[in-house]
Amino acid sequence: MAFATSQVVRGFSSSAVRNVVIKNVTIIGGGQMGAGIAQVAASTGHSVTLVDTSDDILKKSIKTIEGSLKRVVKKKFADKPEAGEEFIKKVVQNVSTSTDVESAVQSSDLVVEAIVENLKIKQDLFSRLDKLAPPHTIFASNTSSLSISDIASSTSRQDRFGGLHFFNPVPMMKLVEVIGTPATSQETLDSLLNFSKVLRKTPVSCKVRLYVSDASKEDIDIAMKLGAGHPMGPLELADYIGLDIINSVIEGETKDPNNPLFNSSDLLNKLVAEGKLGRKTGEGFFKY
Ligand SMILES: CCCCCCCCCCCCC[C@H](O)CC(=O)SCCNC(=O)CCNC(=O)[C@H](O)C(C)(C)COP(=O)(O)OP(=O)(O)OC[C@H]1O[C@@H](n2cnc3c(N)ncnc32)[C@H](O)[C@@H]1OP(=O)(O)O
Ligand SMILES: NC(=O)c1ccc[n+]([C@@H]2O[C@H](COP(=O)([O-])OP(=O)(O)OC[C@H]3O[C@@H](n4cnc5c(N)ncnc54)[C@H](O)[C@@H]3O)[C@@H](O)[C@H]2O)c1
Repeated sequence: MAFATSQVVRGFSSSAVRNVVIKNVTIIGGGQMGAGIAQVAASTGHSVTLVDTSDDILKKSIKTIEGSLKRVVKKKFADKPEAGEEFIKKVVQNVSTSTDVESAVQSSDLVVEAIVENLKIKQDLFSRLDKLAPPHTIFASNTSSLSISDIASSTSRQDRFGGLHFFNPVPMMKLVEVIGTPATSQETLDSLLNFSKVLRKTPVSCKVRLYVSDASKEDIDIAMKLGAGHPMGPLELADYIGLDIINSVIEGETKDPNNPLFNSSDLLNKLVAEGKLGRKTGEGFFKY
């Protein structure tokens, strides 16, 4: 079966920005998230090297991947079990494992880190890899909570550093948050967004701090629908409830006046003043 492979090409996307498309992916940390990321990258034709600290852990990682793939093929190849077995074999063949992180990054186009949620350990790892990985290699962290800028600060490639925040369980969750810092180049962001799409995920791009002005209203709603399983995103829901009602709740009496949740919103006040109350007036955050 020919996978939809992505070749390492240096071409020009429509935005006339060089866009490195990724083929060789090194994933560091073969736990819950790293094994899932390895699975979806290998399932979409990438050559994956999965790194952890011991062979025993890596054997467990491969078993986790095989178990998950069995659940996937039970649906995807329901009436073609042999094709399902073949699919699993090909995907697992795309994953090699290693405990030698230094050799594992020698030919990487992308390194995704999914190790312990500890800033110093992540910084030390990336500082080591920065000296070993090829100049074009993009670094990304799957961190849940740490600042990408802080992690990237231990390297000399902050323009080629971003966040790729997958959601658990990776084979099932469509959302990937692609995070850029002020130093992340557009080429890197484009490459990470494209990589996420090749993985058949729905990427949303976020800045280092998520403000309404920096993340589109569509991306905020996609993130909450796909990342937290909400049936409606928060802005679509606000339109559904009515922005005048929402504003009354925020501006009204509260027992907790210092709670930032009740801070007045200039945008909300503006929309209400313009009579854009959401579904009931045909326009709010979105048009209906
Ligand atoms: C304790 C309070 C703390 C408060 C403070 C919090 C502070 C913030 C902490 C942040 C922590 C990190 C957050 C992280 O950075 C971001 C995240 O990842 S958040 C988590 C996002 N994920 C979710 O919200 C998951 C929600 N759950 C689901 O979507 C579903 O339950 C499920 C996991 C998809 C499972 O599906 P279900 O229908 O529920 O049940 P099943 O298990 O039977 O699965 C059905 C079916 O789906 C397929 N499938 C399920 N899992 C997998 C898998 N891993 N691989 C492949 N296929 C899978 C499969 O076909 C199943 O059918 P079956 O095989 O069982 O026949
Ligand atoms: N668990 C989640 O739901 C979730 C979701 C999104 C993002 N994340 C983030 O992903 C990262 C990993 O989380 P997880 O849940 O997969 O953790 P995990 O504990 O399941 O896996 C971490 C793996 O990293 C390995 N490891 C630790 N230090 C290492 C090193 N120096 N070199 C190589 N391997 C090393 C560990 O042996 C372990 O196998 C964290 O940053 C976490 O915040 C977690």
